[in-house]
Amino acid sequence: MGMKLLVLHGPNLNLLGEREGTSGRRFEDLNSALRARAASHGIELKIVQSNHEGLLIDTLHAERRNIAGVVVNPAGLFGSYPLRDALEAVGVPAVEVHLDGARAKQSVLKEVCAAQLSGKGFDSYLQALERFAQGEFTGGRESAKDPAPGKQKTIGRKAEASSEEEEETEAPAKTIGRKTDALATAPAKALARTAEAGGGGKTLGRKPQEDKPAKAGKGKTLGRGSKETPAADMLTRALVREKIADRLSGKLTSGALASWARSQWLEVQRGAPAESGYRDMLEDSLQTLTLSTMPASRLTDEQLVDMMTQLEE
Ligand SMILES: O=C1C[C@@](O)(C(=O)O)C[C@@H](O)[C@@H]1O
Repeated sequence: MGMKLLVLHGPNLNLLGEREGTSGRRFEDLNSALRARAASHGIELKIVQSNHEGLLIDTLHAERRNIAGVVVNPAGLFGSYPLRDALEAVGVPAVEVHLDGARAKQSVLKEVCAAQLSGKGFDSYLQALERFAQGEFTGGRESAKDPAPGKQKTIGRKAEASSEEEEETEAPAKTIGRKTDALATAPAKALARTAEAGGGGKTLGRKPQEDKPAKAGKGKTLGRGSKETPAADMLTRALVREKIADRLSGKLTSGALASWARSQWLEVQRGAPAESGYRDMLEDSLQTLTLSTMPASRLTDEQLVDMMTQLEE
């Protein structure tokens, strides 16, 4: 199996079909359709339905290291800030889906999701799976749909769409106030950092520190011959700069960059070697890049350039 995705169904979706009358397709039909579509792409699915906000959040926390993405229908929890914050904190690309379009526009989750699909019935979910399968959010496969650098887009958006019309919303491209502190860690990121670090209470803006011992025999090729690369399998500022440059030149999609950053960040958490004295700075920039597919944390080209500059100092 290839990537693993988490499907979260919110409250009352377990009664799908029953509440619509006997003619409606049921919850099990939805899950069967999802499993079939996922299997056709070699995607592994974990499907969880709950009527409890906390359980959905706990599931996200528990699965965050095992999954490449989330498909979430919050249902009546469309106004849940705890769920929104959890999606942001775990830093895994998420797509919000709704069967109908009734509440999609009011959802607070869409700010932290890479896209929102609504009003398409089961197809809202299935199209989310397709887009994950194409690597649009994870960089698993390069996607032609990714916007050119600096051209974040709104696709197929029907501002006047009724609840019955199909609506596909690329999450709005917001520029956030991060221009001068591209490496600063937002509270949600700090939460993610603390959770990942086992609550170690690391602080930001710390002094350069010595690296953890390198793991032998990992067989990973990180360095690419840069003058500043001390060892071939070490995470360096030069390598991160190189990846950002690839993104700016269009060689890498934003999803691919975020996905790369996430995998590197996890490696570093597990003790992979990082350039001496710059581990914290590298962790911060990887976290920022990981979250950069989310609208609320999206980085402009200018912010990416700022980050490259900071990684040079
Ligand atoms: O339970 C649901 C399902 C829903 O999220 C949907 O998928 O269309 C829409 C919500 O308004 C409603 O509460």
